[in-house]
Amino acid sequence: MRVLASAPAKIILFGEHSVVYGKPAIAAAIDLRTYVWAEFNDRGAIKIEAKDIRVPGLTVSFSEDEIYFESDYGKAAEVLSYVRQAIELVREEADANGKGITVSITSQIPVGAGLGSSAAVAVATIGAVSKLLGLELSNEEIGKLGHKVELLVQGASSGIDPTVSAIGGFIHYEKGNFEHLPFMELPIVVGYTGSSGSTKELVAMVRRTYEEMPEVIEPVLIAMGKIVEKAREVITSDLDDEIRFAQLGRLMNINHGLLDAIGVSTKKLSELVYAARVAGAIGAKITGAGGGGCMYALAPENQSEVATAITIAGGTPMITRISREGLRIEEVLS
Ligand SMILES: Nc1ncnc2c1ncn2[C@@H]1O[C@H](COP(=O)(O)OP(=O)(O)O)[C@@H](O)[C@H]1O
Ligand SMILES: C[C@@](O)(CCOP(=O)(O)O)CC(=O)O
Ligand SMILES: [Mg+2]
Repeated sequence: MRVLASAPAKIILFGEHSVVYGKPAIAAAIDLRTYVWAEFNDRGAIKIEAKDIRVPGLTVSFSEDEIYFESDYGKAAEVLSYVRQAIELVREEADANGKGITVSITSQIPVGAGLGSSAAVAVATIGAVSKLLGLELSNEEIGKLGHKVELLVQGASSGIDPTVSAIGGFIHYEKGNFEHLPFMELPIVVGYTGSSGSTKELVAMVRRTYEEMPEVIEPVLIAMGKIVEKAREVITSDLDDEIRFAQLGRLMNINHGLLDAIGVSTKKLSELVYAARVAGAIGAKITGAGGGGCMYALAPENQSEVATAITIAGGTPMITRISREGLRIEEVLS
């Protein structure tokens, strides 16, 4: 038996980082996906084929007619730890410890770019392996297991990414609980800096600053939570789109300033944010953990001008759509 599952990337519209401290956040699944095939092997081992992940620490030596590869096994194993933990967790859940499972991954999601590649790979792996082992899990339950995987690998995780990747759509999330917001097409442009940031390291960096000066950082996190509540009010209001977008844009700009204040922006991210605003975006901010990765801009009237401005500033624009669907079982072959 072989099973193919897929799970989407996401953008966090408001509230990254503060969501780790129990504040609310708003996120949407987007139409980039990670695909995972799962099947049994008879070696009793976990085998992972990750086709589009770069392994750090690879050395290649060329001599007359031979090529030698050496890799840093520790780092390679670490890079694959979301997938490994996902498989181990499902095997345990299904009472199938020691069962040989091979997974093969292909992904459309840039890694370490703030678009939730870690959650998508964990959720798609849990989806494929649980189906293979005959476990009946709802997408919501799979989101919760995905949260466990992120906690095990990163040490800290709010759970918003695996939740939205598993259930899809547009959500408001707070302390493990989510609520779907009314579906709306968002006229946004995502701008990718081309560099990556590690969520584990960025979350730990914010934690260190918080512990050093809680009296300074706590009010910033509270303000981020207030931005989310205001944004939810605006999104669910019956104001005209023009007023709604203008208010959301202002809230995005404030949220970006606060993310910059806690140290998760980079020169390149802020350059893309300002380039988008100068080109007419009504709001622009980092999305995800930062430290590289992506920003997004709200541009109801001039998406293509904003995309061009992002390119001129050295970024890669992506025009994405919200994905209503979360985790999907694509194929089951006997
Ligand atoms: N296609 C993939 N195959 C295997 N592991 C992946 C894949 N995509 C992402 N990952 C894992 O997720 C990590 C990146 O997660 P993270 O730092 O949270 O950034 P983000 O979730 O924003 O992309 C990678 O270092 C790797 O461990
Ligand atoms: C920074 C954070 O709020 C979002 C991280 O998202 P990503 O891994 O950068 O896609 C962490 C979390 O919510 O667990
Ligand atoms: Mg992640």
